[in-house]
Amino acid sequence: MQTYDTVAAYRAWRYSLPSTSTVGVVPTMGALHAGHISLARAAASENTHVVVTIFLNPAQFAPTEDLAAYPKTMEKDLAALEELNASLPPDAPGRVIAVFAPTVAEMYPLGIPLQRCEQVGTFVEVIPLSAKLEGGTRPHFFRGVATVCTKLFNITQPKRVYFGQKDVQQTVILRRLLGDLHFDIQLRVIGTEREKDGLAMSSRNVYLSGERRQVAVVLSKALKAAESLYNNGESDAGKLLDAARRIVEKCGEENGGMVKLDYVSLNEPELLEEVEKVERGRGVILSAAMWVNPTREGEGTVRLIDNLILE
Ligand SMILES: Nc1ncnc2c1ncn2[C@@H]1O[C@H](COP(=O)(O)OP(=O)(O)OP(=O)(O)O)[C@@H](O)[C@H]1O
Ligand SMILES: CC(C)(CO)[C@@H](O)C(=O)[O-]
Ligand code: BAL
Repeated sequence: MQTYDTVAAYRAWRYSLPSTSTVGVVPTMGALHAGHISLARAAASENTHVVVTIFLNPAQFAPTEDLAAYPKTMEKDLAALEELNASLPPDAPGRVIAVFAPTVAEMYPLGIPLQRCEQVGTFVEVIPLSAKLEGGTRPHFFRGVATVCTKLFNITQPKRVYFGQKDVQQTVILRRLLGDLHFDIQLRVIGTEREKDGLAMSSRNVYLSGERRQVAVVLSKALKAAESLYNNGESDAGKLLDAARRIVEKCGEENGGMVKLDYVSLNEPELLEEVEKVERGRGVILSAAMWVNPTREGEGTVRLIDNLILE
């Protein structure tokens, strides 16, 4: 497994591959966990070469967000990918052969100030999807994601790219981007890996310990409760959302405001229009975001997201 930190070095390798090669790319921001590894495993099952990108992308962070604190664990990340390779069956079509981990200067030659009004250069925006749900609270976010993914796709030249359902809006936006910009790339969405109690794995979970880690599970519990109402015949969106909302609110009241719901929403999967009634057989996204507030000095607010598909 070779690590490349410049576009030129990566390209020299990429263009040396036989034309029959298929490259599967797994974009990440590092601090790898079992969710990321499941994406790389899926990529190894259907490509001759798997490339993992590790790049903490400043453009998707607002100045008030946690860019500086975001966990950086490069050595452990590389070891986890080597461990994955060692665990793959001998007849697996591919394995992780390259890691592309560029510097910020390499990806943004003109620099990338976090204040959007100071940014200079080329940016990619998928409207109006990028303003919905996560985009309501993080207006800068999907412009940063769409821009960096366009750069990464262009550099890495994949046949297939792998993203997690945990960030479901990201997958909807990137599907649109690939189609609209005529990228000849297939998008694969891989199911959410969870901790034993149901909490969706996320690099940001390392910020949570003790009571905060215990209450964080309420987000997945609330979604599960709405899902089970739906499975028992309820299809009115208002009632399903109320059920989920009440569970998080009650948890907040019982724990001194430790958790606060941002949104819970039911949306169709193409344009993310809100639905009033869940039509069976269509597939509707039930998604939510919640803040876990600090309980002592030195802790920051942690924002968690999760979703389920109501089939
Ligand atoms: N629990 C998970 N299961 C499967 N895929 C996941 C999971 N968590 C993240 N991913 C996917 O891994 C890719 C890289 O995500 P990223 O590096 O931002 O990690 P993350 O855990 O989502 O971090 P963050 O805490 O910043 O949200 C994305 O496609 C994301 O959807
Ligand atoms: C796709 C991504 C790697 C772009 O920085 C990031 O948004 C993520 O990890 O989900
Ligand atoms: N996986 C989401 C990356 C972010 O929250 O910035």
